[in-house]
Amino acid sequence: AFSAHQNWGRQWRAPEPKAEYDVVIVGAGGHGLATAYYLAKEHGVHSVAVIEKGWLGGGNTGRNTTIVRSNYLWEESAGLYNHAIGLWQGLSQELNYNVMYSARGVMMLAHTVHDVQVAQRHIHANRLAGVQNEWLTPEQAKEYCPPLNIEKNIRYPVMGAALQRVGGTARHDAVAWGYARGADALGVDIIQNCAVTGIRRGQNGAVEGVETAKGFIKAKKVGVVAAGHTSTIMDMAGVRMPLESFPLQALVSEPVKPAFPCVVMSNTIHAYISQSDKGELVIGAGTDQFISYSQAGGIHISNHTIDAICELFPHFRRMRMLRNWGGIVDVTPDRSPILSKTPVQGLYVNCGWGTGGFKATPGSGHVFAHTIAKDEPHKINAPFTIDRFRTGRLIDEAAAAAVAH
Ligand SMILES: Cc1cc2nc3c(=O)[nH]c(=O)nc-3n(C[C@H](O)[C@H](O)[C@H](O)COP(=O)(O)OP(=O)(O)OC[C@H]3O[C@@H](n4cnc5c(N)ncnc54)[C@H](O)[C@@H]3O)c2cc1C
Ligand SMILES: CSCC(=O)[O-]
Repeated sequence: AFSAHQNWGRQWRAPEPKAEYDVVIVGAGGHGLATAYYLAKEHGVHSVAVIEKGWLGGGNTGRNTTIVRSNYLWEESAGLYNHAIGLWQGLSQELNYNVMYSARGVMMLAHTVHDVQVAQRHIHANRLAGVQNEWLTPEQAKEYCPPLNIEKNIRYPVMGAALQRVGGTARHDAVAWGYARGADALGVDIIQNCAVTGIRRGQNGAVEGVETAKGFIKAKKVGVVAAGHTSTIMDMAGVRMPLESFPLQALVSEPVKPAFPCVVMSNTIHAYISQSDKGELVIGAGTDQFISYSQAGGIHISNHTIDAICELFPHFRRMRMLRNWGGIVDVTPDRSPILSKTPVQGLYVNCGWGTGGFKATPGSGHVFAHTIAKDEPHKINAPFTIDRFRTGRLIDEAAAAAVAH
């Protein structure tokens, strides 16, 4: 079906790889496709190939729960995620493709005194960094999201919430397709069903190109944007990454009429929920607690999350779940991404987005394209180096990840 889609309406070409490109991007997820698009659009680098082992958008980009927000804790994060929010607001026009960005609001619940303190600290920090975020009482939270149960007799009563109104959702497939069509129109070759099997380095140690299922492709610059498989690919170049890969699951219900107005997340009880424009409840959880490259996880995670959803939203108790799946999320020790040059000349890496990189897609691609084109980081991604794990200059966002991982 997908190969038919490749040619239907000629959304993008299906070229065979050339022998050489200026830049090769490994991984046709949202971040890789956005990087290729901005390399061509903003930096005039048109000799670019995006090499994808499966189908474009088939990784975490096509498997996530589509939440977009920027209310992380540190100023470095504010710079990166706010840059993305700015690009989300004009992305459909930029790509001439409806990415269905919906600023419906993202509400993060507090259930304990500790949660209240952390949320309010966040809100004050966000205010200093120019990130929109506000505190709601339980009553104000219910007014914003009427299905929310704020009764005092539940196991984890709602003690308030942090609301980012500019946060919301976007259609994940459309983001991949929009960037793919735009990059293709600018001359980027997107080579699907072609796994990268090696990274070749020359006598001087610099990158020379990539080995693939369709042969060697020469390139002076290689950007690895392979999410959960990044560690295995960087190993091919002899670069050890501070990453662990875990399954992260999501599930959707049968579609119903509009019943849920925003996104609600609870880090404490490991559940979050929104409703897609097709009408399904889109529900997520924390990661499975074992390292794996599997795109599935344990049923206990989904059961635990459904328990939490049923307690917070009692009238969903009779909904039937339709699908449950997983992705492979690449997690760094401080839960912040790595968008960086590497010790290998000509090799760049964009990874470590963990459970929350979809929201950064346009901003990530934009600054990573700059990093590859100029061979130096944009000021926004300059702090997000591999080196920080050696120097200790961490950007610890574990509390802001909003998803237990
Ligand atoms: C269930 C789930 C829910 C999530 N929910 C959210 C959310 O609500 N909000 C949010 O912000 N983030 C969320 N995330 C995280 C988000 O999806 C990711 O951080 C983001 O999509 C990563 O984008 P990417 O382009 O880097 O990775 P991907 O889309 O995974 O792209 C990487 C690509 O590399 C390819 N690849 C791997 N190895 C090779 C190889 N050897 N050769 C060639 N290609 C290769 C893969 O096939 C894949 O297509 C969620 C993730 C999951 C799994
Ligand atoms: C699944 S992660 C969603 C988020 O962190 O906004």
